[in-house]
Amino acid sequence: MRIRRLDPDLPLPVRAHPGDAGIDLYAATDLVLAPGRRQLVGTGIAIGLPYGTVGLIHPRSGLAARAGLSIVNAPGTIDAGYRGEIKVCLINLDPEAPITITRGDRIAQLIVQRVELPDVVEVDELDDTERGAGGYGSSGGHAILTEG
Ligand SMILES: O=c1ccn([C@H]2C[C@H](O)[C@@H](COP(=O)(O)OP(=O)(O)OP(=O)(O)O)O2)c(=O)[nH]1
Ligand SMILES: [Mg+2]
Repeated sequence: MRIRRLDPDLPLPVRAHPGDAGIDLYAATDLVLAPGRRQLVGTGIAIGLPYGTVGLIHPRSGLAARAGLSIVNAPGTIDAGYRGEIKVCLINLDPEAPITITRGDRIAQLIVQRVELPDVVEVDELDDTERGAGGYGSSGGHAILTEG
């Protein structure tokens, strides 16, 4: 996978350990996210993914658990043909505390996966299956909602 640094003063994103699925991405700017607020943040990189793969931008679990930092459209989709800067739509899900992000912080992770690219073919009927049209909890086993 090819990576171009649009912001050469940031380190090259790498896997923290060999075998890690995610490549950590850096914030290119400082920002403060008030509770419930979101902001698009640059990562200072552009990538060239192989055709037949997709880049997925996932939150980092440590920041999620410690601060409530997440990504609005998690996982973000990076199309193989996209050559612009990868940006991350961060959101502060903590109800009370602001989150301060400093340029150079690792804010998200990029995971590259193979993806099927089937042609879209319109049909009048679909084949029968055991599930049929049952969904949205039709198989049971879901939690019971309680008031308050
Ligand atoms: O978290 C993300 C998600 C997307 N992108 C870039 C790469 C992706 O290839 C492009 C388009 O993303 P998507 O298809 O999810 O957005 P859209 O709203 O459908 O835009 P478009 O009309 O450009 O496809 O935006 C990012 O940089 N970060
Ligand atoms: Mg799109």
